[in-house]
Amino acid sequence: MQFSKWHGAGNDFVIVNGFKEKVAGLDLAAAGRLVCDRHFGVGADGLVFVLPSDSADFRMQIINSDGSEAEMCGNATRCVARYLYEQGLTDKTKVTLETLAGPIRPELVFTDGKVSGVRVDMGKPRFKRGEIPMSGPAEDGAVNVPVTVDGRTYYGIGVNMGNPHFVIFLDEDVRKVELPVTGPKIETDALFPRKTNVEFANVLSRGELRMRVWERGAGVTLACGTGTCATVVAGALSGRCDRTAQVHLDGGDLTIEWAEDDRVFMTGPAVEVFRGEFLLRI
Ligand SMILES: N[C@H](CCC[C@H](N)C(=O)O)C(=O)O
Repeated sequence: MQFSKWHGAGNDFVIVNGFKEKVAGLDLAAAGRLVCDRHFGVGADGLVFVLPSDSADFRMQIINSDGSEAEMCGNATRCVARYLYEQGLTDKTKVTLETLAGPIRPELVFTDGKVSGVRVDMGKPRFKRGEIPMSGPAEDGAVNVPVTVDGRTYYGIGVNMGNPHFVIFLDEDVRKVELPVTGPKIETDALFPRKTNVEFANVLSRGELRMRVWERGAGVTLACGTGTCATVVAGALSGRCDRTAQVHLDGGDLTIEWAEDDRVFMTGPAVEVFRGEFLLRI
């Protein structure tokens, strides 16, 4: 199976051209686990298929490294937009991608005639427990919800950006949070019927945050696009930061704008690292 290896701020993906490779009938969960394994496979946070679509320019299917399928992935969206253009699958610099979270619209950003990044219309955030989803009354919001892990209670804000997020703002430096210990316990807490991505954030100023993430189905990643959007939205919602902010992640920076029409825009890098052929035996 031919593939191309990309990353968006260090969140890395194996991208497969579903127009060329035989995807139908493939055990996607098994393929995701094998291809994403950093010893027995290529190594990645996710396996992403680009496929035909009846409702959009292309369909983007995202398989986490644990084999689960995600509704949406922000960093992969930027990589797919650039991949499509540079592989000649489209001559459009702005495309619509069909995802399980609905249509997503990335647009290439050019500087001096070269692609310098990608800006994505990530759609509107959802705050009701029934939409995140979180347990409790479906119409209720989820702000300052307590979750206790190993005797310590964290207070988080639930936000859906196509996928579920639980954003926890801390005063202490989030680089000290033991993500592999705390992350999975919150990810799988009974509060979250479809589990959740977990973000720990510091507010450095009204326009600058730091965030680290434990991703649902992928573990610690160096960046999470939807999680970064959720973090700025949660920060603005709770009065901690402005609606436009730069976010420092372990793998790089993303810029988020929660526009007045409620749509969230994310701008950041997309980098192709290598191409190869995977001998898929499943
Ligand atoms: N693991 C996530 C999907 C990938 C999200 C992240 N990589 C992004 O850039 O948005 C989930 O299961 O919701």
